[in-house]
Amino acid sequence: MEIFKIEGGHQLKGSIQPQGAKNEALQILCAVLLTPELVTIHNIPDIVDVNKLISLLKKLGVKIEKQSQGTYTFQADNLNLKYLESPEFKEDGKGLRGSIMIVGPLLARFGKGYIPKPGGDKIGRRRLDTHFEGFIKLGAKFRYSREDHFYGVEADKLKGTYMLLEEASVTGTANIVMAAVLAEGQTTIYNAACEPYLQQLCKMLNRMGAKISGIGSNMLIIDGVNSLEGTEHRMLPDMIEIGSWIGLAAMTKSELTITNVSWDDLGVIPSVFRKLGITVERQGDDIHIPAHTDGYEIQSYIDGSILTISDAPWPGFTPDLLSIILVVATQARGSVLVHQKMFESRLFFVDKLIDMGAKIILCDPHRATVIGHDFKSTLKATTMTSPDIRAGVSLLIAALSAKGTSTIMNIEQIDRGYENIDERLRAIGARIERVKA
Ligand SMILES: CC(=O)N[C@H]1[C@@H](OP(=O)(O)OP(=O)(O)OC[C@H]2O[C@@H](n3ccc(=O)[nH]c3=O)[C@H](O)[C@@H]2O)O[C@H](CO)[C@@H](O)[C@@H]1O
Ligand SMILES: C=C(OP(=O)(O)O)C(=O)O
Repeated sequence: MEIFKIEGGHQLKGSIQPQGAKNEALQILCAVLLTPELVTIHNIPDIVDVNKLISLLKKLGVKIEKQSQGTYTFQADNLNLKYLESPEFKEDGKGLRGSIMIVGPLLARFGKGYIPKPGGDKIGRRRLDTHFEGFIKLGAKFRYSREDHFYGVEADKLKGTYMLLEEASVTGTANIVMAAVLAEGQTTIYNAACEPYLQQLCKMLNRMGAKISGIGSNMLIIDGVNSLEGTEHRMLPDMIEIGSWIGLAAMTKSELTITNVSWDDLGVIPSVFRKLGITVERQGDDIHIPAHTDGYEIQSYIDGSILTISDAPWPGFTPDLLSIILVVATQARGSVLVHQKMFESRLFFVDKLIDMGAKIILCDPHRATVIGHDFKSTLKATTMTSPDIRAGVSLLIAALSAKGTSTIMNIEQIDRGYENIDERLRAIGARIERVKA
């Protein structure tokens, strides 16, 4: 087991380049299963979840070659579908949330797709109904074994249809789109998720010969085609990492430049941080955060009432950044209510921040009120365990701002989604060491 030792209380300085997007990579890697031709992908982040999915694809028979850092070629021309029925697959498939998205492409191209209940963060119930209801609508037969939590869909042929999704599920929409591109006739997906990573997936599929319109909206119209070709694709920078670095800069009063952020794909992220009083400057395609020497002040609503920051499906604020908002608010001037609407177990990590001296009231599993210290009192260093990926990074940010040396256990959670985080943070002056426990 590895742990992070962090000596907090030091200002950072410099620039940091965000990695390729984790959640985009998980969709795009599954899409290589849709064609027997060569697919080249650039800017793939070197993180645990992505590497697990690459290893799963390899076992499935995809030929994979690393061309350079972040660039790989994939060719799914001779798959070993027997692997899907092996005990090994039942273990591998559980390892991450993103593995669920192999089901749509496999169903569309080979008439069957299986998956054990996928892993990912333990942040509340994470149902898969939207995925399978979509496949059933396209004509697939569904089976589920309660004993080993194993899902399966099979179909001789998929037929396009109209569907109104019960929820704008991100991985659900990606999965159904990847099935529908090879279905016979037209599929309409209403209440589709439309975040930039889904837009990227749809654009890539169109370059492969798919016919998807409505990209970026919540209604996708897909005219099925018989086969898809190879293509080349480049991943966007990871917007959750970008938000994490904005929070890190403010909380450690550091001047930081986050480079090549693809501003136009950040949606409301910069303005939500601005509501906490953080100066987020646009410099070309970079974000510049000046040192907040005098702290930052949370805005209130026009009528003077206390600000609420909550999540919503895109173009609303992503739930994956609420844990970062929460930790950054602990040192702001003023108060804010953080309302995590999507996930019901994602706020429990506030106990650790309270131990460190933060003023937070957990109102219920979805809502926490934060009363900022305005740096009049710093957080105290402590030993903590990282319960999920974003709470893990929030605790890391807290530790970097705290006085003294903190220890973070269970850092595999952080490595799941942040590439080489200790080395990259050391490069901007952080005192963080990875040590074997
Ligand atoms: C691998 C991957 O891409 N993971 C992301 C993906 O997960 P994932 O695709 O698993 O998340 P979903 O979009 O399916 O749903 C997330 C949760 O929110 C609920 N829900 C969803 C939509 C909605 O309109 N209302 C609602 O309450 C769902 O019931 C579920 O409990 O999207 C989530 C929501 O942005 C992100 O947190 C995850 O990082
Ligand atoms: C919840 C997340 O990831 P996953 O869906 O892979 O668990 C996340 O990236 O914040």
